[in-house]
Amino acid sequence: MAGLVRNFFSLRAFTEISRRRTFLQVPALAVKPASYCCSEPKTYTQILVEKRGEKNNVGFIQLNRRKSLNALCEELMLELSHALDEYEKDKNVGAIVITGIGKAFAAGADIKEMEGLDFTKVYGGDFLSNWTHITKITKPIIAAVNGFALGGGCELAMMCDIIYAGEKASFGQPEIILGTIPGAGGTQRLPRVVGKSMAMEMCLTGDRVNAQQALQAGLVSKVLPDEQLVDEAVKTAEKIASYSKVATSMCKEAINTAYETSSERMVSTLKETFTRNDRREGMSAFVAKRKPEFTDS
Ligand SMILES: CCCCCCC/C=C/C(=O)SCCNC(=O)CCNC(=O)[C@H](O)C(C)(C)COP(=O)(O)OP(=O)(O)OC[C@H]1O[C@@H](n2cnc3c(N)ncnc32)[C@H](O)[C@@H]1OP(=O)(O)O
Repeated sequence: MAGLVRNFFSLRAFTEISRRRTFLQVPALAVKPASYCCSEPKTYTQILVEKRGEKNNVGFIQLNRRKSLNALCEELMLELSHALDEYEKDKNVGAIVITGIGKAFAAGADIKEMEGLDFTKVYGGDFLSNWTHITKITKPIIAAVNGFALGGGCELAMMCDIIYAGEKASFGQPEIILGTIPGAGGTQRLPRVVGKSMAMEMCLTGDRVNAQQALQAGLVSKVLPDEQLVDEAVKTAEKIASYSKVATSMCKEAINTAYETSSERMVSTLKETFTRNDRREGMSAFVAKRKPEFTDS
């Protein structure tokens, strides 16, 4: 019986991985048909990309918008999706590391880009359509969180498979301060990892937790001295890359199957916040560097 269950599970996992591979081979459907095709060579302006490790088998991506603390603008997310697809296709790459430049991993979705949006634009259009692309990647991904991982930045880290934190890292879901809510896993992945009370506290207060607190809560698996963070992440990625890629993908898939559920409802709730005055006020106040005056509307 145990064997039967195992075989059924392996078949299911294999079928799912094959399905995903097929999906990724059709890039025009995968993300944004109009502006993105992963088979086209691309010059990146928002990220730095190079292969690392003794055998060049680690795909390395550094978010590279230093001045805006690697705020996740649409172009950056598009480039990230493209680079991930390139590594997914690269037969030599067995694992991927994502980190940020400067003092942030990513300070969240780009508030300046979102400020002028309204409900019609976020509901009907392809608002944030690239955000979950990372979850379609079958190769293991390590987030090396070097500084602020806030809002969408924290969610991006949680979409990776392993999180290492530098000593200066901090994690938070400050969307509530902007009059909106976490929309890419902060209300799902976060409570699953850190438990309801801590997730509620982080999401309802917008307060940040430091690297040690994140370690204690199980959000990250290691805290490393800042200068060793990336090298250690690459070393772990090299180890993973030395194993069977089919096995590591299946292992990732198996854990994620137990871990994930649909995020559709949560995304639509996030979009609903764009019908509200307080979402606009929160974002405008941030851009204008003033305190928001919420009207509960
Ligand atoms: C289908 C999936 C749906 C996905 C939905 C995803 C929804 C995600 C929503 C979000 O992520 S909302 C954003 C959440 N993040 C924040 O609210 C953090 C905002 N930033 C800060 O609070 C502070 O910048 C800081 C991180 C605490 C650092 O403070 P510090 O004083 O050290 O630096 P600053 O002078 O504030 O920032 C420097 C520079 O960077 C700009 N910036 C920072 N964060 C963002 C951002 N998220 N978006 C755009 N720009 C950002 C900041 O404005 C400064 O630039 P200048 O104004 O000086 O040009």
